Amino acid sequence: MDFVISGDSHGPVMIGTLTGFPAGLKINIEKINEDLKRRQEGYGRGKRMKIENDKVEIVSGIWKGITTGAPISVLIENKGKNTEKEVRSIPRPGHGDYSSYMKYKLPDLNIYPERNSARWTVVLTALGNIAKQFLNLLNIEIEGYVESIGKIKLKNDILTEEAKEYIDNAKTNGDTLGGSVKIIVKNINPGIGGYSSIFERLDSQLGQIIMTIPSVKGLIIGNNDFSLSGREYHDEFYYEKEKNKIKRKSNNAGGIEAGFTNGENIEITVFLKPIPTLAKPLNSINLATGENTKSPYIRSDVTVIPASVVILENAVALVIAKSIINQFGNDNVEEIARRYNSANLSNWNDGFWQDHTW
Ligand SMILES: Cc1cc2nc3c(=O)[nH]c(=O)nc-3n(C[C@H](O)[C@H](O)[C@H](O)COP(=O)(O)O)c2cc1C
Ligand SMILES: C=C(O[C@@H]1CC(C(=O)O)=C[C@@H](OP(=O)(O)O)[C@H]1O)C(=O)O
Repeated sequence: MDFVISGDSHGPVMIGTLTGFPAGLKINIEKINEDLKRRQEGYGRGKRMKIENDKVEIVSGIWKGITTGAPISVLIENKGKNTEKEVRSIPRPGHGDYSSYMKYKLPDLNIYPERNSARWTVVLTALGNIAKQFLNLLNIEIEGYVESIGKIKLKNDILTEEAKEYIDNAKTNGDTLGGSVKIIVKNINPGIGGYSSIFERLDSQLGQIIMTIPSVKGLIIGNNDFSLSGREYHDEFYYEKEKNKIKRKSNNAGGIEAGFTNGENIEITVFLKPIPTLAKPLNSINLATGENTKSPYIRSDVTVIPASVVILENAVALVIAKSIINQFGNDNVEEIARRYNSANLSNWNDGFWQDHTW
């Protein structure tokens, strides 16, 4: 399974295609649109999100709403389309204006945000939601929370009044905010991932997709308190006889050991920098004249931490679904579910070990 996303931020449409996705999944379009709405309405977003009305159209790969195994293409309209803009030569610090210009050398900085803009994450969310619906069929659930916004720490997904005020204050001050988000994958079997190629490691794949999201600067899987000793950190095994299950008392590993799931929840903390475009601009340079000047203010979000929860949940779903599909086949969802469920060695000590001598 793989995917490609295209579309310019202010072009007519955003497009994505998912290939190698199994047949037989009944796609609930409303569920995709719910997540597009959550992404659009995240607290702290700017004027562009008031213009858009993100709704997905699936234009290939389904028959009567059910996936057929063919490439699935999705389309989302841009309402904030391009209007004529004056050539821009002053880059915004923190955005991709300058760094992209230094590679592509087209002398108008309006060109680069068309791709650097996080607009394409609307497609990532839509494709990821198809993957999420597939995972739900296997009883795997993915949810996310805001952990922090600027200096405010949150205990769960509820954006407190204090946090909202903090965001409003940043807006009034012409400033922006970053923060961190927690993503949790629940009820996943152990043994998903791989080591045949180093890039099969589930942590490596999660890292790659998460790092593609604009303004993400890092992630940690599991407990980030590395002041703990090995005795304190590692999750000791015990055997729960009544349920015939191997269990752990803690989950500091965050559900992944050696690039495979270990049967505990996958717990990922993702860190995002503050949004680069400030209403009270930073210092910059006019690349056309060499003059020191102020960075331009372009309509912008104040923070995308709440919105990024939705993007990240769905991005993570794509990786987990890909790993499961690679491991258990890519033809039919029911067949994959059967293989996935029977591979779960909850009956690990039913004589299997004794029957296999090497
Ligand atoms: C959902 C979302 C919306 C964003 N909105 C804005 C925005 O309105 N203004 C802005 O300057 N940056 C915004 N960003 C961040 C920039 O796209 C990002 O910082 C820039 O492309 C540079 O990439 P980097 O931060 O990954 O280095 C947004 C990011 C996300 C995930
Ligand atoms: C359009 C989206 O996010 C955009 C991401 C973005 C950026 O610079 O990354 C800049 C803003 O767009 P504009 O420059 O048109 O105001 C955001 O609204 C979206 O998330 O759908």
